[in-house]
Amino acid sequence: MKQTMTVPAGPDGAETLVVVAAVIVQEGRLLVVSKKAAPEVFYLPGGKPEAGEEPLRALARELDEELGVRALEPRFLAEVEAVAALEGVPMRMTVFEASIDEEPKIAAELAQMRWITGDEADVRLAPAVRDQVLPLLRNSGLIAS
Ligand SMILES: Nc1nc2c([nH]c(=O)n2[C@H]2C[C@H](O)[C@@H](COP(=O)(O)OP(=O)(O)OP(=O)(O)O)O2)c(=O)[nH]1
Repeated sequence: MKQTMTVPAGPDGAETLVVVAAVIVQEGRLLVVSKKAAPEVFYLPGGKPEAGEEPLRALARELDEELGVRALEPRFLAEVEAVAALEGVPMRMTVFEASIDEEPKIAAELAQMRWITGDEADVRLAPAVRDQVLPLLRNSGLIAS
């Protein structure tokens, strides 16, 4: 089984999932994806670093695997804590802002890709994106509020 990173269990015994993800905005819209495992739940492209893998290295691997793109000049944006959308356990997600120079194309493990403003009625977002990432992007003017 692939080894990923978690941080030690807290008092409630739940391990925290470690995730890295990318905010990619073009023309005021945020790129979000969904996986075949849960095609109706959208979140930032990214995933779990493998054991010992640096965050930016993991981000590059995930963006290549999921979308066939390279992140240009990734910059740390935020660290957010929320309940992981798929596993339902505590999650700590390091978010980098980046641009891409190619057209993203979804790979086999993904179900859908959308460029969103966050106002779409038909897009169900992961809690971390809905409650933390989108408000941050709106506050900083990256996405219109
Ligand atoms: N990539 C990403 N994952 C998120 C976000 N919000 C959120 O709750 N998650 C959750 C969804 C999953 O529970 C977990 C990431 O799992 P994943 O399935 O995308 O990771 P992975 O690509 O490494 O996949 P695998 O090794 O489990 O196959 O974090 C987000 O914005 N981006």
